[in-house]
Amino acid sequence: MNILDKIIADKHKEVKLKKSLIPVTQLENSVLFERKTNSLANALRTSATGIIAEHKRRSPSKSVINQNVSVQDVAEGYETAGVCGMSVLTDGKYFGGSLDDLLLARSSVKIPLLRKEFIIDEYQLLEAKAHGADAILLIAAVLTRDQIKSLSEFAKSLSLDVLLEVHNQEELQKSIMPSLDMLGVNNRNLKTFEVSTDISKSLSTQIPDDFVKVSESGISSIEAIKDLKQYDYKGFLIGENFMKTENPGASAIEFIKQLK
Ligand SMILES: O=P(O)(O)OC[C@@H](O)[C@@H](O)c1c[nH]c2ccccc12
Repeated sequence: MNILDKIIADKHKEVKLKKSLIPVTQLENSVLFERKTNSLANALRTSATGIIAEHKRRSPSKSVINQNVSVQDVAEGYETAGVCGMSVLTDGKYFGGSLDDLLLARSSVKIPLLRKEFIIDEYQLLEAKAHGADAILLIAAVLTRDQIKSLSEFAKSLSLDVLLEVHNQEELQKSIMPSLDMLGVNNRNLKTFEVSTDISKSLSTQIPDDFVKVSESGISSIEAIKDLKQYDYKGFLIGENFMKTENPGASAIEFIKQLK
């Protein structure tokens, strides 16, 4: 079994357990459920930088990245840097994140927040909304076309933007539908962890113009972004490059200064 299959098998168990402990009505009655969301896709369309900066403590490919910073400080630093949005990993077992991280980020900043999670069930979209997310991620590699359709339509009914992540042509082809806002190309193969921005470049022409194009993972230089902009990418999801430093917010400030 590859790592992605393992993560998804665990996620099914986790969601089942959470559903039995926290009823949907509790999520729907939370204060944040009524909050007006802030579109990440719109922010990217008009942004000069397009940076989506991520909070990530650890990952299956790198183990520990940074366990010493607070999510509030990171969020505030990213916002000060002028990022377009922030991605918050909420998976606990493999990435050391939590829904509390999302809540704490929400309490600290106004910028659009993406819940970075392995979504397999509508329940997780209600959780995302109840913890202050503006956008959610769907991963084509682990979902059928029907699942992508029903989950994305449900997200839209909650006013959440949808970022659909693909890694190859087949995943892209099966996924294109009007209920998606952004199409993300993950430069990292989630099954083998190999990283190359060439994947973003080769898939770019096959993404219809009505979707905001996002290049994800393995981005660590200004040159890489300038290069990807030639391929019509408007969003750049960056995690490790900021998180591996002592002060991720300060690193983002420095990076964006150079980009402008
Ligand atoms: O840390 P990086 O290489 O800059 O990558 C960030 C982000 O793209 C990556 O964390 C990611 C992309 N898709 C995911 C799906 C699940 C978990 C994590 C991810």
